[in-house]
Amino acid sequence: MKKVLTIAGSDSGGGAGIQADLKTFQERGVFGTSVITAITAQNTLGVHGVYPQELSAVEAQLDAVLSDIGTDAAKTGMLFSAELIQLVARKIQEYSVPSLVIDPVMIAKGGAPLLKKEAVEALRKVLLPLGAVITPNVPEASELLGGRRIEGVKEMEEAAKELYQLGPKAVVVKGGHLDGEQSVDVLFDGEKWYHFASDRIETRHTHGTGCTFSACIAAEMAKGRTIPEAVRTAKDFITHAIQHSLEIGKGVGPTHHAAYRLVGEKSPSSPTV
Ligand SMILES: Nc1ncnc2c1ncn2[C@@H]1O[C@H](COP(=O)(O)OP(=O)(O)O)[C@@H](O)[C@H]1O
Ligand SMILES: Cc1ncc(COP(=O)(O)OP(=O)(O)O)c(N)n1
Repeated sequence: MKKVLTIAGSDSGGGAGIQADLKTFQERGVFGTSVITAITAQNTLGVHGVYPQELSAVEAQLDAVLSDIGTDAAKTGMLFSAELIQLVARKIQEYSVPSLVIDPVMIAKGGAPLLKKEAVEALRKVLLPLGAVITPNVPEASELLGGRRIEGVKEMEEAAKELYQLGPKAVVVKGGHLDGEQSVDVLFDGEKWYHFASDRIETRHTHGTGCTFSACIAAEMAKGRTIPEAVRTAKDFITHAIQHSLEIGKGVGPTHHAAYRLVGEKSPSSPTV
């Protein structure tokens, strides 16, 4: 069985972070392992506390997983500080971790910061060059490019091309935060752009979309899929999960990680333009 590691924060509410990643790995038929960088006290109403883990605790988890079990792919999520980013980057190189998907998590949908402002530079310079794929949403892509305005697909394409210059093998700029009838994600692999589009789903229950999407890409890459194939599957997977999102709690509910399996691979189409 293929193995996939998530290096991310814990979401006590179960919709995002480590919990979303492990549920996604299970659904995609890979064996999930985890390194917890921070604990959040979080529910559907927001983030109520952030507790970054000691560097030594994160290093010990990385060594435990990678020296024994190994991994066929990995993803990073919430990394919180420059120190944690540097440590994770060092270990990824030390163990030659393959197929690294980097979700440059910065701010939760409710507005809580999940990455210190001063850590953005470390993310840009130290970690992003190690990525097989990076998956910023529009606000994250904008921040990584110094506050660039991104309001449509053309600007997403330009942003993806510029982020590619930072060193990853491919960039997906996700369109969930934009308006429009369709939610379009743009992939640039250094040669061409691919568009993955779905009808925009009218729901406020979208907690954990980005985590689930990037975890699915990592799982598919572990199984040997190409980057465009992996992104296409992730787009279908997250579309089903949002379509069947769960009204759990009093606020923004999570997506339904089992929806793709339960409903099947039919319905939402993701045309590649
Ligand atoms: N309302 C929606 N309808 C359909 N797809 C969506 C919707 N919101 C987000 N997505 C999709 O979910 C994935 C995650 O995107 P996004 O929400 O922008 O990421 P993040 O959670 O990092 O902010 C992307 O594939 C995006 O197109
Ligand atoms: C612990 C943790 N990690 C990441 C996030 C952000 O997840 P995301 O998929 O971007 O979903 P939203 O928070 O934006 O709904 C998180 N909230 N917690």
